[in-house]
Amino acid sequence: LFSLSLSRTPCGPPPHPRTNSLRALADANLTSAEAGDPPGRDAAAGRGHGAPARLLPGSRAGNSDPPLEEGPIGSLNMAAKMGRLAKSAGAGLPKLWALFSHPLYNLPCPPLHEDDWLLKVKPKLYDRQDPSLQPLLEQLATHRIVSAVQKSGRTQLKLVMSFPNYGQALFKPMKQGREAETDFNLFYFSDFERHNAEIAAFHLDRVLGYQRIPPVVGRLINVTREIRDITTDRKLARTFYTSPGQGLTLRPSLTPLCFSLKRWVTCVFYGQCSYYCSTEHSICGRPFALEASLAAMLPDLSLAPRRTWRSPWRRSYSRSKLAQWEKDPDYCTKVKATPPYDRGTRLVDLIDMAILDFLMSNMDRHHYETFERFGNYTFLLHLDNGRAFGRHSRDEPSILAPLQQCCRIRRSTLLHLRLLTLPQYRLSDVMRESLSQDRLTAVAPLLSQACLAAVLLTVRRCQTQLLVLGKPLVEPLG
Ligand SMILES: Nc1ncnc2c1ncn2[C@@H]1O[C@H](COP(=O)(O)OP(=O)(O)OP(=O)(O)O)[C@@H](O)[C@H]1O
Ligand SMILES: [Mn+2]
Repeated sequence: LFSLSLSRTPCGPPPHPRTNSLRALADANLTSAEAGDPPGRDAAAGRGHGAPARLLPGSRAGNSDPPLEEGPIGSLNMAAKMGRLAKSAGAGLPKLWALFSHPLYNLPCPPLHEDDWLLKVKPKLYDRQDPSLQPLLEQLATHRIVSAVQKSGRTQLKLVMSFPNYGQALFKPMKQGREAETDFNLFYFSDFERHNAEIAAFHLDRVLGYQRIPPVVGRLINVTREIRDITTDRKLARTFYTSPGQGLTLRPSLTPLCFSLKRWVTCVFYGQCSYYCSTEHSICGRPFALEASLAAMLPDLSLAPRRTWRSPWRRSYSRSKLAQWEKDPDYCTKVKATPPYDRGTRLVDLIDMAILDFLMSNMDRHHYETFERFGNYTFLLHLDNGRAFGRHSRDEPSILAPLQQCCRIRRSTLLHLRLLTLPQYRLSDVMRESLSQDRLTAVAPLLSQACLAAVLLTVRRCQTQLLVLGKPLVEPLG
């Protein structure tokens, strides 16, 4: 999906539609999973920037899938539809729209010459103003799923879902109620992942002006029809079973998902992976509908190889040992002297990521990835945000360790953060508006203002510290 969008400047004018793979995707004649759904949502972020406010007609043709079940989830869907209708009539999202229209979010870039293409620095995965972004999100949420197979590796169950136009998405299922807060005594790597965290992280990353998380949408999946009946993955197929009906085999936090289903046949599955794929971690329809996050797939590794980097501020993942950064107050000096952190923007990129993680309480950022072809002067991909947004009643200041220890921040990030504390662009309001664009609108984790204030407080402390030392705090604008 991103192969072409990757190779062009993030701040230049959108290329001609013919050269744009996202637009090509939107133009494809596809089938929709939900008939009668109103045409596309309001492209709040894109309105006035040339993005279409509704889906191209071709993407709505046909309806081969039965509608999803009625009931609480059905009404949730309906509420989401009504919300979208209201927005397409011009209402809603005033703060998000104001934020994305602000000059700080629309900084001009120096013109690129033809021969600069290979040498330029890539600061973002996608362009927020790309007119194809909204149709892409719409299609991730509605395209007919023609295949669902497991994505092997790592600890959590993930499926790769394919669409009729060969587009693909990475599926992560709902595993616990959205309101469930991670137990403070739970070790951070035993935390369960959350589908809503994947969705909200995409929105937060965009609100911060980073655009380094692949687009993610929420979607109700019919576990039987859209996974079990179509999968060609025999290992996955073997893990489906019918629940006794009361979720007796499930963890207590999952029980509500199945609890009201005494008279229904419930289809559950647990897949195969290294840690969380067993009957104790079953995933369960309600009775067939399952909430999930669908992330746009990055180009295949054979086309766009990526490099995985261990974060210098990675947690120890041991119950008894502290990580080096927790013991050494001068840790950043060492990191700053170590390639690739010793030049370019890599360190401030990492600090950008720490700020994102702090705001969403993500302690699980052990690695990050980059696209190999862009070398060391490129953006960091913020993949795997499933353990974010698990705690809303307490902040975790240690996530900001890179900012605290290095006292550096990218100028544009600082300016964006300042903007997001003003009442007219308040982060929590903007996030609420942004999330309201998603079909699973009830996905609305509250980001407290206190959380953002803590970031600015750290920045201010650094400022004082550095004034004493006579050093500049911020990196050049970028
Ligand atoms: N949108 C995407 N497109 C393509 N590949 C992706 C995408 N998101 C993640 N991946 C790849 O899939 C792999 C697994 O994803 P992810 O890290 O989310 O899984 P996980 O099981 O939660 O991992 P962990 O066990 O580390 O928590 C990652 O290494 C990443 O390279
Ligand atoms: Mn993970």
